[in-house]
Amino acid sequence: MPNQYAYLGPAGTFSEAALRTLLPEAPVGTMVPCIGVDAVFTAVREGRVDGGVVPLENSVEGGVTATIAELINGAPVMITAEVAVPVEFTLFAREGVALADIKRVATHPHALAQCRDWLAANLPDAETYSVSSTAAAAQAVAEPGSQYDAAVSARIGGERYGLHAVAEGVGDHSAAATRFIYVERPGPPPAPTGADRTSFVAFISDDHPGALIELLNQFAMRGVNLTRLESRPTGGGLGKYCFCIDAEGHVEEARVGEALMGMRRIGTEVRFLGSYPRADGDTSPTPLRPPRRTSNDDFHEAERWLTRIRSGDVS
Ligand SMILES: O=C(O)C(=O)Cc1ccccc1
Repeated sequence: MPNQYAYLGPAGTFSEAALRTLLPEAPVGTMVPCIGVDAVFTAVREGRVDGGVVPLENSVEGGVTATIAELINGAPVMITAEVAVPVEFTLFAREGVALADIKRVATHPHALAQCRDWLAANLPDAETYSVSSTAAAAQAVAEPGSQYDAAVSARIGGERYGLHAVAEGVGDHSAAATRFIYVERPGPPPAPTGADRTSFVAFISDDHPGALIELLNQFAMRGVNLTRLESRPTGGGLGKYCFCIDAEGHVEEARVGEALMGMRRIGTEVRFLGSYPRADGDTSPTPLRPPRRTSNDDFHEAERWLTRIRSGDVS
């Protein structure tokens, strides 16, 4: 059987577009729509697919709660790829329905958050409804006797379900982009490319003043730049938070590996989520101020020096 890839469906979502960008050569019939982020994770964990694509964060709305909850609390998976997709929203309705007729609009919560101003200005009396994806909204609008008058979705979503575009470009932020991740069952991470990202969740078990600074310092002192830091409740009670962190670099790199070890040594519990190529492919080093000796070569040189003095070579 050819490889199978899950995505947040039904057909016509931004997640499908992300999967097609990641795997442009995937044969027809290998992409499996799953209704709900949780269903994508379940398909991956149960081995029904090789991997799956889900949205992780948006440049306007931030983290996608359902995805983050799975990464924190669900059975372990690993991120092996990412892709950033520009998102453009269209308002779709059944043929013959005009803007003035629209009273009930369905879409994904992240789409709603990014079209709020447009909807308030153009459909001030319409009620909005959150559904599992933008394409699920389009599909529901297309059903005879639908409870919704319109859907905010991707162009491919509305067209797929035979709807007509009432208004295009209904997003409030023209440069909005969403970052999607490809998750697989745990295994060795893809080889370093020189432009990678490492994701993990940190749980501070011994809470004390400065605990988060100590954690962050493991990265700062080794010159590792962080690209995302999000605190999320662990589910273990009020005030119990964990930290979802993305860092530049690969676990195979000395400075990233040492920062992860450093966290462990200070008593932070770490759920490693993977090292994978960065979608932007940016290899330019993050400027360090003040300049520090934190390149990978510097780490290896220091390691060789330690080995030498341990062996008595102090020449
Ligand atoms: O619902 C979709 O199409 C998705 O893939 C999730 C989503 C929703 C809004 C913006 C980006 C991704």
